[in-house]
Amino acid sequence: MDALVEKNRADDDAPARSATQSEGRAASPRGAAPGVARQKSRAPKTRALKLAAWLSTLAELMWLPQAACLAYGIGQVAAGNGVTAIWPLAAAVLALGLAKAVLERAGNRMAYREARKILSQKRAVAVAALARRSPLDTGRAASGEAASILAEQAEHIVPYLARFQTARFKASVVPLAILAVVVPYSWVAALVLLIAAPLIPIFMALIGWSAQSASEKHLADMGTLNAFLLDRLRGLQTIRSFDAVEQVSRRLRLRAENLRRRTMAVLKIAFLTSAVLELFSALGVAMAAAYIGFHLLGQIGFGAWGGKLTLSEGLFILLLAPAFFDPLRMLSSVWHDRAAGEAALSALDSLAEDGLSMVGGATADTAPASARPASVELRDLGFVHQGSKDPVFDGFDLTVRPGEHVALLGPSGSGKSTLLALIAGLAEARHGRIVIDDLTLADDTADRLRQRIAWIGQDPHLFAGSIASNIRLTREDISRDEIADALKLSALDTVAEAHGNAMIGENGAGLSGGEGLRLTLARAAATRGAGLILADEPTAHLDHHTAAEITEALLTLAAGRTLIVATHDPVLAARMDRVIHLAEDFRAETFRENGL
Ligand SMILES: Nc1ncnc2c1ncn2[C@@H]1O[C@H](COP(=O)(O)OP(=O)(O)OP(=O)(O)O)[C@@H](O)[C@H]1O
Repeated sequence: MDALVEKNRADDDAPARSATQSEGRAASPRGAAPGVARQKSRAPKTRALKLAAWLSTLAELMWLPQAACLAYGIGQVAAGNGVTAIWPLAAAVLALGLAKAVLERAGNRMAYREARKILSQKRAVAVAALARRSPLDTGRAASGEAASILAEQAEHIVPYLARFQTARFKASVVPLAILAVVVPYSWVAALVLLIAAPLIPIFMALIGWSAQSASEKHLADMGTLNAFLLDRLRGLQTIRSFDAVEQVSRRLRLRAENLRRRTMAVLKIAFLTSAVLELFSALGVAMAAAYIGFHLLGQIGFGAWGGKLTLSEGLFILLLAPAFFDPLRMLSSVWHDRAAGEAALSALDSLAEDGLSMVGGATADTAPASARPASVELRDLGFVHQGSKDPVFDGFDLTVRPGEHVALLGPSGSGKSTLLALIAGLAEARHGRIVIDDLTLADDTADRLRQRIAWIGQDPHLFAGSIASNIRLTREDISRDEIADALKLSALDTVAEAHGNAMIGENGAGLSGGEGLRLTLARAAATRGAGLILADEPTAHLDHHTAAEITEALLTLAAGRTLIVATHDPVLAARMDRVIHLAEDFRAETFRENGL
């Protein structure tokens, strides 16, 4: 298929949509504004991520023997054993430090690589799902929102998987290991740590709930602001011409202010979490230090299983106390990663959900298509738009012979564009069959059949770039000669020559409306093997002279090919072999065929 239509969709209900998303409700297919409904997603737990968490935890546990060596060494020095006695201990501390660094680095590398791999896979799935979504699907995410989720928000998944998951694992292993080491020396010191520790997860859980919802609201707002901005930038001309710049700026300011408030709310929670954690861990360490100090001074005699701690033992416990809280503090510092990561995962997974799908679209079938004219047969076709009760077609039949040129005429809303979209497989018919060249349109044939189709949409998108790149549309196999032929056929060669290598702007800025249309004709002309041309109102909004030129170019392009054109233009319709009138109530019974 040559090019697909991308219609700008109004985003006026975006604030409502944002609220809906934040509350986790699905946007209804019609009536409600489209958008990404975020549902809770589970973090993937792969073997590599688990191994990475183990490596980082082992690195953290290296502190235990390091602390033992340090405490014992200081005990030796205090006992007057001289510096020579501590050399082996210093070497052990150094070696353990090196092992710790190596393990930490290996764990981090593995975790980040795996997290990026998972992110890439999830992105690929979401992009593939987006590509499968029908252009008729009103529930599709707005372009700006989808771009924001895919490019920006999705990045939050990496720190969530790489840092948060590892930190959580460390926090569940390291404090227990330290506790197990401290208990045999002093049950009081262990008890102090044990009492201080649960306060941290309790407060974190309390804060975490609000962090999660604040983060989801923040990401949802970011997405809708992007969607709003992109939509309004595309429609800047219209906004200017209706003198609505001030109103739109006001709404933009309002949304930006909302986003600022949400960002501040997330930051407030992040700072609050850190402050609470620092407070409790400082209290825990201070209590353990006070006990050890008074115990060594002989002021507190109990707590060491009936004995008395030596200086080395006391120091060992003192060195371990901050390490007991360290994993919990680390967990708190990445706590907001969890909220942002889970929200991003949900958004990405929601983007990957199926909506109204195109037929096929999963494979890139590159088998060369033959250029002979295609036959089209529609049997008992039925279609109802998403969210609508009235069928657009019900029991619709049509046969188009190879090489025949057919016009679809009918009042606005009678289903002309829908019929073309169904033939192109851009949406799946509810019932009936579409047969092109004796091949029934289905998931496994659609991609092959679309190579036989050239699409000239009602609102074709022209990309910023050269005229040639707009014709080529990344189809690198199209040669320069073929582009030159396509330009000639669509009578765009002199314009292209005048432009040289100059770029055309977004949405065809720099070209007139008629030239833009000719460019889309050239795209179709460059589509090798297109035996069927589907054109949706190619002469709409053009003056008589340009419309006549486009009609001629279309007829030249369609020579030796089958053409189905939806139009309100009686002049264009009169040039076709046959005119099909689609009646107002869309039913097959009222459908008439008029031979001209
Ligand atoms: N994506 C969509 N989702 C829901 N309903 C839709 C969608 N697109 C079109 N419709 C509805 O389906 C009916 C047929 O629309 P369609 O665009 O096919 O008509 P048309 O004959 O091409 O109109 P026009 O001549 O104005 O282009 C209309 O009632 C329209 O409101």
